[in-house]
Amino acid sequence: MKLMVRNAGKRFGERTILKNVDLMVEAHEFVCILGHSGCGKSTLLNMIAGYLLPDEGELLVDGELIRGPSKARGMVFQDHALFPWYTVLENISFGPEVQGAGKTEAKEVGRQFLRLVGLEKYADQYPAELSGGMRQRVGIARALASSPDILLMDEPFGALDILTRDMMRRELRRICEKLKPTTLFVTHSISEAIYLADRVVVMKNGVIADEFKVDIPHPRTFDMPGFGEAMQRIEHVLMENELEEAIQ
Ligand SMILES: Nc1ncnc2c1ncn2[C@@H]1O[C@H](COP(=O)(O)OP(=O)(O)OP(=O)(O)O)[C@@H](O)[C@H]1O
Repeated sequence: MKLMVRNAGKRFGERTILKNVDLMVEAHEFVCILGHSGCGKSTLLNMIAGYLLPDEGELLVDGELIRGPSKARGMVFQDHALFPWYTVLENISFGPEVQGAGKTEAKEVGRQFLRLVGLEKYADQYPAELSGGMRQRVGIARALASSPDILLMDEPFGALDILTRDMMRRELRRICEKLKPTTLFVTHSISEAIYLADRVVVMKNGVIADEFKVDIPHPRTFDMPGFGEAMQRIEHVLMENELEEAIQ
């Protein structure tokens, strides 16, 4: 799987939200899209998901134009968007079943991903009976169970308390070491981006301002060599010109 965004632009009415966005994501790569609120991160992710079409340029997966949503691109949202009337296992088995697996096979796939996120004991519970972190783990398992070519995550841990958020980052990395899914992860936390990503793409005002490869070995901790320096470099790009713009 290779994702290519070429010279993509998006407007809402008169407002240009994204311009000249070029981005390539290789198979098994984990890319974080980082930027301040309103810079266009979700708009870009929604175009890759196929929920929005670009006004300029094109988006391709393995050379095929993205024309709409597809099971090949699994999305995990901040509010996890689980079906409240389905059990945890039914939520996870839903994708494989819709894709044509028999009921028993879909349940088996569901159980396998439930084990992966450590929630096998909660198979028959309903989402409302779980904590926020557990619900988000179900959301991740559900997205992975449909075997997407690319996993799209839009601030998936944004609504969690800080301790749960730390735990979920570790959990996600553990899953990534095991399955190596190609992942695009949107965040406005610099440390989260450096903790998770192979590459951090920094967006500002609808354009890609810079990108950084992160070579720190996993499992990462914030005090590892290179972490602080990466924080400073990215912070610098994010803050550059902000002061001037604020004064004008
Ligand atoms: N459907 C829409 N119609 C009109 N304007 C929109 C629409 N969706 C987003 N916008 C505007 O586009 C801009 C970029 O929004 P987007 O959600 O992509 O930003 P973001 O970087 O993901 O922000 P956040 O981190 O706060 O989620 C914002 O100013 C937003 O108000």
